Amino acid sequence: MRCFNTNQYSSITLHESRTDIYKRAWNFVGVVRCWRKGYRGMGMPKNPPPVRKPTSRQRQRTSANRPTSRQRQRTSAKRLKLRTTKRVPQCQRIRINPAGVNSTDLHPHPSHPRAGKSPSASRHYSSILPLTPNRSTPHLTTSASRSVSSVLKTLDPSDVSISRRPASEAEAEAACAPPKATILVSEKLGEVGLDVLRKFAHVDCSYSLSHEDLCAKISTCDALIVRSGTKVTREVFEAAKGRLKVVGRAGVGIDNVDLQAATEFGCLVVNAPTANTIAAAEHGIALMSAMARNVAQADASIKSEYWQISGYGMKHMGYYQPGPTTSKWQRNKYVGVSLVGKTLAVMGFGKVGSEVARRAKGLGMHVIAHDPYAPADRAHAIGVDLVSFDKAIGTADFISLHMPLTPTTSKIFNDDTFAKMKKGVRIINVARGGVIDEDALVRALDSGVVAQAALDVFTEEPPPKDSKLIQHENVTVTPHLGASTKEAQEGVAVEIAEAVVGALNGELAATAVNAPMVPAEVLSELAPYVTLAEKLGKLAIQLVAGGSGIKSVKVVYKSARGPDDLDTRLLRAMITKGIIEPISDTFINLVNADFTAKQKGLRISEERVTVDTTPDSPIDSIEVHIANVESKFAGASSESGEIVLEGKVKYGIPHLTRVGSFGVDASLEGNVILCRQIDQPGMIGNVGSILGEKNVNVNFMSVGRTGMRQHAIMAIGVDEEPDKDTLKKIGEVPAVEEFVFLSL
Ligand SMILES: NC(=O)c1ccc[n+]([C@@H]2O[C@H](COP(=O)([O-])OP(=O)(O)OC[C@H]3O[C@@H](n4cnc5c(N)ncnc54)[C@H](O)[C@@H]3O)[C@@H](O)[C@H]2O)c1
Ligand SMILES: O=C(O)[C@H](O)COP(=O)(O)O
Repeated sequence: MRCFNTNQYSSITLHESRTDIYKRAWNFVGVVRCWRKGYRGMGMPKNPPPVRKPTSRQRQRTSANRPTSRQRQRTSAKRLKLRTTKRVPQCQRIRINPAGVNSTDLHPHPSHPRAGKSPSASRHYSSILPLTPNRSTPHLTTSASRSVSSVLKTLDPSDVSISRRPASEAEAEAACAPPKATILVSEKLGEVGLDVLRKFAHVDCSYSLSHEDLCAKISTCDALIVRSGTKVTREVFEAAKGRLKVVGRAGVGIDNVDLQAATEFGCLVVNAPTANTIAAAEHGIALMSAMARNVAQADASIKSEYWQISGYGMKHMGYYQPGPTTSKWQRNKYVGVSLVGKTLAVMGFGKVGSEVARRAKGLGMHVIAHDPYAPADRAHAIGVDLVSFDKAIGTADFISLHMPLTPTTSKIFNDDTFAKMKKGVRIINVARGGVIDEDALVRALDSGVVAQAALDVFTEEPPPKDSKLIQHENVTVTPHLGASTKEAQEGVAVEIAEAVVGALNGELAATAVNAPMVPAEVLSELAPYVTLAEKLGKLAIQLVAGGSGIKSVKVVYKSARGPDDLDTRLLRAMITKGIIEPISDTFINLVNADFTAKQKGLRISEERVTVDTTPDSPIDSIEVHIANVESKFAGASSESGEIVLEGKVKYGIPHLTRVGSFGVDASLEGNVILCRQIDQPGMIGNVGSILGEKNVNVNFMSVGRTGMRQHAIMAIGVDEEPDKDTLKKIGEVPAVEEFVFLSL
């Protein structure tokens, strides 16, 4: 009748995530100069070189050479053909190995429920199970991954259309393979990361999509990877029509992603928070040094003179008018200030802030920091004092910004705060433009309160052409280059690719932004309880008459462990899922469970009871109590009138162990029939034979009673759903007082 599969819940394997930190190459001056060309800033050539207009003949020739739209089409078709031809060997490889992974990856583990199933069975299961894990990415290998896949949104085969029947064995194998996800990459991502993605999914790199194009495309994508340039708004989530499962931010700042909307739509957001830390810190130091020594301004000044000269003097044309080459050799104008001995205030002592602090200490600066959430001992460890906001900005010679853009930090540097700064302060911003009121900064620069600013980030990117801030001669700018080193971009690409692939496989990402991060070992341990929690929720809601009107649910966890040793967020999410999903069309996962419950006016409270059992297993039992509702099965109501169900995990299998006041023991592997009856001989045989006659397989049966020959509840686990007639016959057994069929 039953089989215990103790192997099913084996431990998880995680590859170590790649968080190697790279040193960065610095090409600062060239960038500053290049970007400044677009703005009429200080140091730009006043007399740009004359541009000779083409003659009408030349114009004719040029337009004659221009290909017609027909020609352009033909050329791109040709290019496409060329590309296709070049790819032939790759296509062949893909046919043999359709998932783009080792062929062994196509075969599920023998303990996997999909093992040995037909393609259709495989398709059926894959909506709740993860795709076959890809070996090149970190993954939870067994049940932990499987359980979590039902907590997160994973690939649904209905998202993938199968267009033709397999003709050969290879094609049949291809048809058995898990469906491939589609991942849209909307901004430049490092090749190494793309390689990781391509092994797992169809990757669509569309780097110049308008917002409208993005909205039009997104409903065909399972994941979206962005950097800071793509605005992932509510409109995008709406346009995704439920298909988008993960948004990966290839970087730290997630202020361009509408997290509230993502959460409401059950879409996981992950970021790559570590790989660009050093690059950003180095850029902060680069900007500070360059600003202090007027590197960018001096460079632009000298070059402007040379550009002017080259405009007049074209040596190759035979004439050259040498200009006053030394007039912009302005050694007195660009005298800078020293860093050594100066006070630097690091605003936001997180990953980047602390690396900036460490480097500034090395330059001989006195470093203070302000961060309401940073632990003082971490600051002390690198010789930094944590101080109040006012003290930091009031005493610093240099202020470097490293806090995220949030409603609290938006325009935190404004007229009022600039007024509190030391006159002649210098500001560096490699965090987010929005933390500064840019108009106020221009005023502070004009008045001399702020001597100089070095900015990598802006409220609007790119800033408007007439931006006074960009044009200000005391401002040094770069076009959001903090994370732009080869090394950081490689690291970020791998970090985000692994997180996105992992999430699509149903794993809980360590860098989840809008979902609780549950460590892998906790997850592995909780896996069978996750299943139990969802099943208890599902059973409980079916016992509520009319299936609605629930206002509150109490969950009681009995455990030998202390409250700090038991993370119940996953379990709560799964109970919520079990309760809400059967009565609404809302898809619930770990991301949106709490939000959806709140939105539906459902209060889920939790209680922990310490029991004297072995702390080896995290939980002894889970109880679900639903008060103030009518039960369609009176036997499920406790003396206090609440519907009460209790479950336990036995040998890795979830069991129903209490219904109302009756102790039972039914494995929750199939559906359940509950019968309340007068305790008397022959009941099990009676009901069993009714089910047997209709070929309904019983996988478990247990009876709990209040006392001998009194009332009893029979819990029967059945593999199939009995038809109406069969259920009616059970109800007609004379000693049966009531019964209910509960599907799982
Ligand atoms: N220019 C770039 O290319 C670039 C590159 C990397 C990071 N960044 C940006 O730099 C910022 C910091 O990145 P990180 O990786 O260090 O993040 P982080 O989360 O490690 O650090 C941010 C710190 O700011 C603190 N903070 C929050 N609110 C604050 C407030 N009101 N006042 C002071 N501190 C506050 C937090 O406690 C945290 O310690 C982010 O905005 C990120 O987007 C920019
Ligand atoms: O928040 C970040 O990680 C940085 O601002 C980098 O942004 P980018 O990926 O657009 O360079």
